[in-house]
Amino acid sequence: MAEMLINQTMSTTKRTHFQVPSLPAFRTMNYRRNYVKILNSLNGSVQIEEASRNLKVAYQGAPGAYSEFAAKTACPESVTIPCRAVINVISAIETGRADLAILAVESTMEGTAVRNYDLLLQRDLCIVQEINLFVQYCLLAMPGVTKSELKRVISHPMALAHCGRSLAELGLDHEAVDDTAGAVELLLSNRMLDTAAIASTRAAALYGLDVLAHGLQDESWNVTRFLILSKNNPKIAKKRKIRVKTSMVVAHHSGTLDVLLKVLSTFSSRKISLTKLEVNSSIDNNGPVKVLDAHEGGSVKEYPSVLYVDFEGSIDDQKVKDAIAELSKLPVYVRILGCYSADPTIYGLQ
Ligand SMILES: O=C(O)C(=O)Cc1ccccc1
Repeated sequence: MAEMLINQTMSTTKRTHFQVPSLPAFRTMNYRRNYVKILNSLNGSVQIEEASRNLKVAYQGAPGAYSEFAAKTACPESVTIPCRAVINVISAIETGRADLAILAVESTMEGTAVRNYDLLLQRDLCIVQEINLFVQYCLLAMPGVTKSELKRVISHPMALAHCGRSLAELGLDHEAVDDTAGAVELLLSNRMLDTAAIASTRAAALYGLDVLAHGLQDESWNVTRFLILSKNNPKIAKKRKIRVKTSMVVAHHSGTLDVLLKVLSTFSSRKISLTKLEVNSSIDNNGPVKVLDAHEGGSVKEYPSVLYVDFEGSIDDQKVKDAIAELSKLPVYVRILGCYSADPTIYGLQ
């Protein structure tokens, strides 16, 4: 039933023209189902799209969540499986209830979602694709409710963080719940007339709520990066000219600055472009960072500091192999998290 509703909403949601401010790469807007391609680019997601028929993709949230939209965008023919918490998303894939899982790992406004990223380090999963979603938030309320009747707002913590200024201006208290669509469900099931939810227009249409305000995010440019994860490592289709990206973690016990400099010099000397380089240390984390060592029977080891490193290129490229070999000479543990098709398109949804 939920699936039917989603499909209905996907085909009936009003198409929206985005005003994308001062984007040099901005070209045209192409409609594809109910989403808008904001940046025209190589279609790197073609691999999973073609193979996605009947694949089950687990996501965190209720139907109508942004993660579900990201999953449907990357794998249009897939069946999406709602999960309450991120840990349930991971176990869905580990137990075989789902073929793939999708996680939000960073946003332009908040940076890396460290808890989700760290979960990825602790499990034997690999990244098979990334997808970027342009996220706009709306204020949703029960039909007929006006702004002046509202006392508080509920939503996913990331959505609340992205709308902090707008919420302060509205003078509303806020409370975090599991996900944006879950917030909408909560309003509806408890007939909450003094509470609004921050969610998408798609969630409003799906649950029949009123949209009281659009574009609630504090910055107009708000893109969330999602990763699609699999238990197995599917081979990258070599015959296609797709943009390939690799993610890895460099875990170590030695000086972070030395390792950071070594990573920079190893990649820059081979002209490999880094797309992410970030330190996560026990100081930020309130404890050591746990990393699964896939080589040694899957034991989880603790490190005072790790580097998240993403770069353009495949692990099959000779210069990438050389770079990894050079890094591996250091007293560090290097784990490849995935080598995947990187779709540079930014998909949009209000
Ligand atoms: O709560 C949701 O709808 C999610 O999918 C998580 C999320 C929240 C805010 C931006 C992107 C993803």
